[in-house]
Amino acid sequence: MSKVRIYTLAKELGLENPKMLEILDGLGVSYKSVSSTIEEDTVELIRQIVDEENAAGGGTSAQSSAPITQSDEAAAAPSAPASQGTQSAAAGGQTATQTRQETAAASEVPHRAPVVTIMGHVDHGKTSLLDYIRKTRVAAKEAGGITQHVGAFEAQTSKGKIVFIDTPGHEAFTTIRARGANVADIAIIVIAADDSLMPQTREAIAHAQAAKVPMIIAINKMDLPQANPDKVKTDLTQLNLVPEEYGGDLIVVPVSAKTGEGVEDLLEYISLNAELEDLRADPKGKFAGVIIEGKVDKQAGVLATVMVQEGTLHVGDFLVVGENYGKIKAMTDSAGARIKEAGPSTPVQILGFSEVPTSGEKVSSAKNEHAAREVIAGRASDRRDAENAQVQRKLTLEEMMGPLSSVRTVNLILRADTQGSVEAIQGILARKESEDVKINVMLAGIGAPTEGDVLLAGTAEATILCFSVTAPGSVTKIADNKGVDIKSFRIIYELIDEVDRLIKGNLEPVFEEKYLGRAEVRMVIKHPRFGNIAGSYVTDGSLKRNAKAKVTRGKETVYEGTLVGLKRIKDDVREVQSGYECGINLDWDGVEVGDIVEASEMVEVQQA
Ligand SMILES: Nc1nc2c(ncn2[C@@H]2O[C@H](COP(=O)(O)OP(=O)(O)OP(=O)(O)O)[C@@H](O)[C@H]2O)c(=O)[nH]1
Repeated sequence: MSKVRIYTLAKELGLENPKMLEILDGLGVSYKSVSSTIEEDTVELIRQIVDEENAAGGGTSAQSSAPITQSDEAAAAPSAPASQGTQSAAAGGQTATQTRQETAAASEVPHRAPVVTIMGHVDHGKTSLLDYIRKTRVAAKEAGGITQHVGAFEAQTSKGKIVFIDTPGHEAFTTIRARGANVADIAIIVIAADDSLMPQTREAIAHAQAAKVPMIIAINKMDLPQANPDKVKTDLTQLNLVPEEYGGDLIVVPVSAKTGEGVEDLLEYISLNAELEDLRADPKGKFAGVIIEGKVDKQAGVLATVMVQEGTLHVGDFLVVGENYGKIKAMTDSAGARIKEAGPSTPVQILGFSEVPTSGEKVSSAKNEHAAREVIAGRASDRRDAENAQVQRKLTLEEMMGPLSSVRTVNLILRADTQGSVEAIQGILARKESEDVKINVMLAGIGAPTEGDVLLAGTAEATILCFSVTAPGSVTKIADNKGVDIKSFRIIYELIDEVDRLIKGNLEPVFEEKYLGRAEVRMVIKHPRFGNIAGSYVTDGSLKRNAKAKVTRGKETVYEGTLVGLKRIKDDVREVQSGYECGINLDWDGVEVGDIVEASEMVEVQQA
């Protein structure tokens, strides 16, 4: 018996998807999304119902009723599932129909177009796919004609508008997220059919998961003879991502950016997903947007691409970004046409800022210049307060340990030299989980950590643990700037010890100075290679090589450093006990007879 997808049947019967879901709810049929399949006997039953209603003039079919308008559509649209998107449309205990009706009553806010980002491994075809969609779906406006790169574009499809973020790769995605903004509603993960899952594919998936953005997999390069989509699907299941045809939630669409095969299906799936997400924004509401891109154009000056998320922008509006503001002098849409206003889910290029804004910065509007200045003054003062508070404030126990009662999650990014090491470490980590602590390995990859890892770690408050690999200097620098910890180990159990520390409470190890012993300098020996050696007598405790050393002369401390060498007679030794003579090398020539050398070491304080 063959199964049929819900949306295919809806299309065939001329029904809108929400109407079809209503019928299914009425029949008590469970489904995950409009792309779920239903049994043939259910299909027959639905056909009969629709025929009967049509015969009775009931108008179930869209063919026999007036075309559905935007607000009707809003009224009948499915409820928003928890941000995972492709999950069940029925919410806790209620039927989807009930939820939809309530949503409709509560919300007059119109739908908005989905914003989509494309991520994937290098050379898997992100740019080609975007180019194909742009070429076939973007109607070049009269003015300008040639579309220019503004960081996003709007594609027209039979199901309405879809906005694509035009900077492929997860850098763009994470830079935006790193500033606390989430601009994408759906992530397309492109995987080449001849190459399957590669390191950056896993990274891209981890980024989408961390952002809780629903994913659609596009298996690209299907035109190639060596294309092996089944391998891609099987490999995905190893990441716990189960394609729909294997009984899971994951939508997988085979495409070719070269021939265009499957691209229509991909666009359709995006629209279906958007419909399930029930994306809405009020064009009459308060304006909110995000910077997609900022640059300086030699002729025009500072240009910023802003994604309108709520409300409407007008030429002449005052905008505030961070601690800067600007007045919109001119606005163009992504096809290069001059526009006077722009509503939700519209990427617009704006002329009017004096400083180049950074991707991911949030944009708000102000009534006039005075109000804009006030907002900025308020922000500057908040920032200064926060900076001061950071210096003065002591962390509370809860801030250090996380909420005391609930389950704590330790987010980790794991990098190792070989797949074997990655698996070995993951195996050990899995056994460390307990009822109170969940270990979330967001990304486990082979090779040195990348800038992308740091951005992901920054937004997810993860620690990057490296085994037998080290971060390049450029990556360490970014990590320092962002306050992300990268820790490298050559011994697995040291790495595991670190995880134990993180489990205990994400606390930095605390060291305290422990007194070891002291010695009196009785003679100073000039050594041809090591400089002055302090011939001494240990009067208390012991001295250890590499210990911290403090030299006092009377009440005054004359030197602080390290006890770099320790000799008994002529032999180098690690430690000399009280009651013995020894030679101390402090790598300092100022030592004098009568000085007291005090040794101490830093020991880690065990924290409860
Ligand atoms: N045969 C075939 N080749 C493709 C397809 N899509 C992309 N390619 C080729 O694959 C190569 C890489 O494509 P890009 O679109 O540059 O890949 P990308 O993922 O954007 O790569 P980066 O920007 O370097 O990360 C190019 O030579 C494309 O022509 C496809 O569907 N079929």
